[in-house]
Amino acid sequence: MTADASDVDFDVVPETDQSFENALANARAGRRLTVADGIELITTGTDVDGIDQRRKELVLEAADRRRADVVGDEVTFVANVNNNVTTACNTGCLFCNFKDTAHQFETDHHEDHAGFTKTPEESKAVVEDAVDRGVYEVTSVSGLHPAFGLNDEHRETLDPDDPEHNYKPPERYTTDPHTYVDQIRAMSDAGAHVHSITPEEAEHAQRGVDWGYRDVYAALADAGLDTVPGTAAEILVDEVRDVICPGKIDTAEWVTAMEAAADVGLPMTATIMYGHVENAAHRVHHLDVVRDLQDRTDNITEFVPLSFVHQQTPLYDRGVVTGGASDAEDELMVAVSRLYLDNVDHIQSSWVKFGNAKGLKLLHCGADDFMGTILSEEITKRAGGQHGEFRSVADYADMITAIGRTPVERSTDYTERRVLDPSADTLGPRLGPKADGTPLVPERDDAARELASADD
Ligand SMILES: C[S@@+](CC[C@H](N)C(=O)[O-])C[C@H]1O[C@@H](n2cnc3c(N)ncnc32)[C@H](O)[C@@H]1O
Ligand SMILES: Nc1c(NC[C@H](O)[C@H](O)[C@H](O)CO)[nH]c(=O)[nH]c1=O
Ligand SMILES: N[C@@H](Cc1ccc(O)cc1)C(=O)O
Ligand code: SF4
Repeated sequence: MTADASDVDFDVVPETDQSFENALANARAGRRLTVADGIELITTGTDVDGIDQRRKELVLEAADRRRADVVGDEVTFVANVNNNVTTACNTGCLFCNFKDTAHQFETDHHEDHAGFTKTPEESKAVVEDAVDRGVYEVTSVSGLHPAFGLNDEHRETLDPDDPEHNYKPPERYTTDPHTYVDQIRAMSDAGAHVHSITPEEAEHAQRGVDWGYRDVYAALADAGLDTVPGTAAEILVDEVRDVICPGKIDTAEWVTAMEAAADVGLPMTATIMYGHVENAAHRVHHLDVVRDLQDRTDNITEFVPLSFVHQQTPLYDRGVVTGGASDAEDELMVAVSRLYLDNVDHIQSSWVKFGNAKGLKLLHCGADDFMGTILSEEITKRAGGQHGEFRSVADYADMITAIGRTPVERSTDYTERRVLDPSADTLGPRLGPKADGTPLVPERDDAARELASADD
């Protein structure tokens, strides 16, 4: 939410010739929605000021029905671990408090800082430990460390004296992150499915050379990359990117990188990060870019609405925004994602962004996936998020059965699924290479079970 709407003067505005009633009729009938339909639904009508409660319920109901028609009653989650390699980043996105400016990581910088860089060996150890506990996947997203390159050849090619390349040799840093290929291989060798390399990271992995995204993703797939997180999407309308992330690739480049990942055969997710300076029309234009990309690739497994966490971000500190999305906006974002994206099967409710209560509510607004166990979290926490860093399989079983749905552990690409038996004595993951149903974090899971049975 902006401090003052007139602060940011956008060309794209939520005005349409469509009526709310016609848009709702199109949604209910399963007709492909237009941008105007989407704007009418997400605003609960451009003819009313603010959100109309009665109309909102009608949109949520239509989305919940669509969810039931497309995927039924199952609610999925993945047993995964987050392993972010480095927080060093000079891109300067104004919504992000994950990054630390890279000069702080240099050997001649002597003041303390809260950031970190892991070597491939350290990444491997984190993932090995998680795989031993039963995890299936590692999600790895990182700052654009200046010493990163795709591989050794890339690092040798990059010119440290050309400021355009944002490259400094590894000797300049206390810890060498090595290359993207080294990091991916290390995590893959640890036995996990590797979900990594956002379009922005792929751009960093080919800066200063003309290898193209296809070659970058092919080389990374060879090193063990399995699927691609479609983050760095933020809002896929350039006039918004110019305000919140002027250092990032533009919309067309993001789409090009995703198409290349699809070409190489890597399944991918897509995201939106909303609730800052953008308006409702931008959100729908973003959905339109994603639907169009999916028409061409058919490779997007899930769509993840990420609500902006504002508390400790430059956008909030500088008074550009006064807060994030309201509950009603979150509900409508999820519902209209379900209705608009008629070619994407799964919509995620992200507990790290919404918490348990709202996260569960969103499973009645069109969402059918409840994210993953993640075990650790830095991006949302550093921005001021307060919903923790871990959910156990027992937590999932309890929460999902409490709302009358069926808990299902899934693989990252949704091809493998296992329905949970919530009454089992112990509840742990079963899809990972070393998963045998033992709880992920024994003490915590046992405590959760005891609490649950005390309620019986
Ligand atoms: C922190 S970046 C890491 C990967 C890489 N540097 C990139 O930008 O693609 C991953 C994603 O986290 C999300 N993110 C960062 N800060 C956030 C915040 N304050 N609230 C919600 N999501 C945020 C953004 O969508 C961003 O694309
Ligand atoms: N794997 C998912 C995550 N992981 C956490 C992220 O890596 C990150 O810390 C945060 O979400 C940044 O915005 N988060 C999700 O919301 N959904 C996932 O599937
Ligand atoms: N798992 C989702 C969500 C995600 C969100 C934010 C991240 O930083 C990473 C991942 C994806 O693959 O895109
Ligand atoms: S969102 Fe990614 S690219 Fe932007 S500052 Fe944060 S870590 Fe860097």
